[in-house]
Amino acid sequence: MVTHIGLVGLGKMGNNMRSRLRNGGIEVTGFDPRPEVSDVPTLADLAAALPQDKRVVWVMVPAGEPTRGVLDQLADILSEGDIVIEGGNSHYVEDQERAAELAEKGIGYLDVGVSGGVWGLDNGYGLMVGGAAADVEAVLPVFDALRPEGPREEGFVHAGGVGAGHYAKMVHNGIEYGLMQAYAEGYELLAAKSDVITDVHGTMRAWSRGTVVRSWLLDLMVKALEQDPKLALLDDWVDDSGEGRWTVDEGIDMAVPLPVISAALFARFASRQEQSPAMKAVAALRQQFGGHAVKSAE
Ligand SMILES: O=C(O)[C@H](O)[C@@H](O)[C@H](O)[C@H](O)COP(=O)(O)O
Repeated sequence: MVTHIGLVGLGKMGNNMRSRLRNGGIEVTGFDPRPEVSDVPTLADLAAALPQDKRVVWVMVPAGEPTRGVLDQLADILSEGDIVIEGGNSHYVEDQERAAELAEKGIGYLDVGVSGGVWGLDNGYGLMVGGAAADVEAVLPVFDALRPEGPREEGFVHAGGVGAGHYAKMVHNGIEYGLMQAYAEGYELLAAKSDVITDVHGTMRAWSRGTVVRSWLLDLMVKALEQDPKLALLDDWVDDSGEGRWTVDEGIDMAVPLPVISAALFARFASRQEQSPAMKAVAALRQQFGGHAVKSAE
């Protein structure tokens, strides 16, 4: 059983994970390019510091190029019997390709969807794992230290072979988009009906217990309204980091209808437009065919 791992990437997520792992009795050697947070100066030093019979390295760097770069280096440094854990939000197909490459050298690969954000340090992280059963088994103490307290199956799943962890996380994030959008639309309608609803924050807070729509995301919505009751301090611009797009892509690929998740994704795109060319076109067409009134650009 593995009780000492390497952790690459000590940013917002990795740093907190290192603390939670240590609090849970797992020895962690962390590496980050920023010397002030790193335990060792290089990735090679990290590999040298681990128990040599089975080196396990958890990668927690941003998805895409940064992750690819670290995995390239680990492919050179690690050897047969070692295990790489990809804990970022990678695309599941990349996991499958990478695992096949590493398998040629006898290096195991687990892809892990990690949910919980900055709250994970205290609450534990929801974990969705893909990979070979023997590799998952070997790393169980590490997963147990990271996941929330309580029954393992309520905060952890070995969802399938390589790719399953990040596929599960992708769908989880698609759901996240849809749920957030639903709370947000409900909030807007409550706030718009100010002649009837005089306490928007209180209304949403009252949904926190007992109601059908109570949830952690609702609790966070209530918290945000507590801090800024009219959300006046925020711009209406919402970013996305790819998981929603991948979920919609999968829906198209599999012919699975995802109307809510797609709408939530497109709402984010709309949030970034100062002016909507499409809505200008609709206004122009109404004017063309019906002589309907339009507003001039300012
Ligand atoms: O489960 C989680 O902890 C979150 O989903 C986490 O993974 C991250 O905050 C999202 O990736 C943000 O995704 P977007 O930038 O696409 O909204």
